[in-house]
Amino acid sequence: MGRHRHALVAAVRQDLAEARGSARAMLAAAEAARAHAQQRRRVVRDAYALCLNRLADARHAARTDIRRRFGAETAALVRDLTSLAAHSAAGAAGTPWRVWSPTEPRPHTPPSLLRIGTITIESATVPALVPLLNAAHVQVSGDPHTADGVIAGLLLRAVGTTRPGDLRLTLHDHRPTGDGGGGALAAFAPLGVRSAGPERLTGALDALVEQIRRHHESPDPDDAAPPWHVVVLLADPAGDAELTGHQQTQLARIVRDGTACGIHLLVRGLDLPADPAVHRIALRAGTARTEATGDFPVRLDPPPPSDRVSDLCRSVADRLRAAPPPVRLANLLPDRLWTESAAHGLHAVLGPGTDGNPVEVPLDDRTPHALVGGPSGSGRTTLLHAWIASLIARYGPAELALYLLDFSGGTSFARFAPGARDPSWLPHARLAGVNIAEDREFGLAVLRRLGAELRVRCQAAKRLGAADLAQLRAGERTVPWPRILLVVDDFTNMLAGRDALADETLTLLGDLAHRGGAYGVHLVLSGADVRSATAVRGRSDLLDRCALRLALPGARRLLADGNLAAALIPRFHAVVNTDGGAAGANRVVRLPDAADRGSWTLLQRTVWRQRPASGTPPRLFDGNAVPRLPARHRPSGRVPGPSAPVGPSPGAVLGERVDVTAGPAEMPLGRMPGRNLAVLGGRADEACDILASASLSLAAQGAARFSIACLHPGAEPAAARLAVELPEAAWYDADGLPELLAATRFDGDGLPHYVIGYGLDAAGTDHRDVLRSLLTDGPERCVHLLGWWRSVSRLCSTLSGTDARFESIGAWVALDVRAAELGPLGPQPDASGWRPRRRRALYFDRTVHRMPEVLIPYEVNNDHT
Ligand SMILES: Nc1ncnc2c1ncn2[C@@H]1O[C@H](COP(=O)(O)OP(=O)(O)OP(=O)(O)O)[C@@H](O)[C@H]1O
Repeated sequence: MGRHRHALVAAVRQDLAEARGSARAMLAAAEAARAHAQQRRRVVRDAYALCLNRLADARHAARTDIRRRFGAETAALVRDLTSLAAHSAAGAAGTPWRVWSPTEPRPHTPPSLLRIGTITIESATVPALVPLLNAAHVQVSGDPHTADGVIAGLLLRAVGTTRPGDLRLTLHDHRPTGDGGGGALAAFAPLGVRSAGPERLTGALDALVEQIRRHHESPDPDDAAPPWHVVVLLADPAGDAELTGHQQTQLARIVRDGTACGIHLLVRGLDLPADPAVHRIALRAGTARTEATGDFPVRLDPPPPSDRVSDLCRSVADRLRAAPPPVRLANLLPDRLWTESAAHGLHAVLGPGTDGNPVEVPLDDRTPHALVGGPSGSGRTTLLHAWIASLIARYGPAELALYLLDFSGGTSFARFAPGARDPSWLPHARLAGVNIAEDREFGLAVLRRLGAELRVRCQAAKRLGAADLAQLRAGERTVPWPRILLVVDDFTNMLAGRDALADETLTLLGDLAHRGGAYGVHLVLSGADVRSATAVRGRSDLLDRCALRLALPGARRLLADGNLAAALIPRFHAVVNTDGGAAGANRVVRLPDAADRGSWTLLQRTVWRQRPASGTPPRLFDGNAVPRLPARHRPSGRVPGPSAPVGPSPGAVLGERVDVTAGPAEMPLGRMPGRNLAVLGGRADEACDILASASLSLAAQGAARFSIACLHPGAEPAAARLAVELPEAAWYDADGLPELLAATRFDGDGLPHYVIGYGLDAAGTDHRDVLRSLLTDGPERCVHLLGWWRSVSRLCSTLSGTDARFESIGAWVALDVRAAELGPLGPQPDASGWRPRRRRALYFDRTVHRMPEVLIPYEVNNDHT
């Protein structure tokens, strides 16, 4: 029992010892795990702390960089804004009031933006600017007292940056008891018209709408020019300024169209209709929001100091009173039109002199011709218009005939001919040439015409024993013999070049200058430098005969050496000298703005309404216009049958002649050797037009056969179109040429057969003899080849092998072919001054011409497809 108990105790002890052992082992393992976990926690914590530190560093660096970049960009932006503001609102438009004074506007500079206060960008201050003149209407809303200050500031800056008289001011206070803006705006009274009360607003708005209507009727080509009309409209901010429907309509019109006519509204207390031209300023507690400054609030400038306003307004009003009123064209014109006789000369008034008396410019036996000089922009066009205006008002169309050539690239003479917008024309004008700087041939044609007229007058004078125009008119009263005035602007361009054309032009001008004056042919030559060497080339006698000199400011070498008057006169003045420029004979004249479309149109319409029933509109030659093939040269109506009569010698119309009267250049196509035409050059559209106008005009003249041979794929559309428009045409390609030759062998019945060839240089060597055969033998059987070769050398290749070479080409038209290349074809055309250019061609027909002539290829179909 005892032993059993001991064994049991020992076993329990054993179990307990084992249990204790494993508990210890588990504890040790748990403690090891805990130590490991703690270790990991420490590592993670350290890593986290490190990460946080790094992130903080990175954030700090990024923030510093952003701040630095933001600072730099803001500074650059502020710098740009400041310099832009200084440029856009220079001088009185932008300086703060404490240093403010008026500034003279710079010529040809658009009006400035105007400062109303400042905006702050990152502690930098930039002027806040708003547009007005030439740009916007301004509506100010908010506290009326502050608004009047803003308006007064804008007005003072606008007046202070324009010339006296350039800005008209109207102030209308809509309130029944309006004080016209009271203190802030009252000081502007000397500069404008003031009105008050709702009942007067209708009249004021109607007057503005009428001003806009007149402007649209005769728009000023230079819309950006002064004068401006600023209209201040003040109403009660409470908004009880009820406008009538009519007033609202008129206001909307002014808002829409006013700025383009120089009319600008400055409004307080009224809501202007939505329009891109309206610029709104909203005031709130000393600051403002504007469309120009966006989210940046504007810190408004104080109202302008009242002494500055009154000083400036008084001085502008004084200057306006002291300055002579602007010269008006109407003041120069006689009360009654066409009362003068031109028997003894043409006398015009250009404007008032320095003494206020009219300055007369005579064209007569003593001063038969005139030179007008002045640099570009000095007012040559205006002076010529003033002169012409004065003449056409004094002398009727039977006394004066005008020929006007503008080689300057301008188009102002075009208004003398009827136009799409204005059907009136100048009854005195016989001819006007514009955009002719490249068309010296037209100038030459006019001189030839006047030379012929002068010969007729000289012969009549000889017959009658008349020594001058007065005696000629007295001796032969049945002929009107008007005085002829040839005006050439930029005449040096007409004489440009050293070639036969310039030589003949100079000779004819010299002849007109020499003998024209006595028999009523007068020259007015105008230019920037009338003595430029190439122009007169040793013919100083031409200029010497121009005893009347008109020098605009800055004119060079027009007056005698030592006569410096042209350098001293102000803008819009001219020196009139009737003694060849001698220093003692100067008179200074103030010129009206006669080229202004409004005043000119009024005068032109008046003389036009009084035109004689027999009068015809002047010929207008516009070098930029492309004439269309006239309808009479296209087949229309019934197509003549083969039995219809054939004209004795049909003529192919090739283009319009560059001549005094518009007319076609025609190539006669009779039954004679060589009656073929070669069109030469690479300009496919013009070559196709020439072939088309030739073919269509031939078809319009009578029965004929037509064959079209198209060897150039690029010309196929044009050739196909021609085939459709011709009464009947056979079509051949390159391979069909032998067949074409065979078909022409049956001709001989007298019916002409025209073979129209496109790109004939593409004919293969084995087909060239077909073309040669057609060219050589065709004309005598009434078969004529009208063909296009892309160059002279390619034509030579086609012809090589014939003995006659170019004998079979009786006429040619050259497009972009230089004169030197044409040597083998004609009589030294390089001497004629030919310069290849678009829509001009040189035409030579052996049976007609001594020298080639320039023509303008007609446009036959306007899309060249
Ligand atoms: N007497 C004047 N009064 C008011 N404005 C004038 C007067 N003369 C010229 N001007 C203005 O001056 C500008 C230039 O005038 P104009 O076109 O006559 O000069 P131009 O010498 O013919 O110039 P360009 O050779 O460049 O054509 C025009 O805008 C015109 O309206």
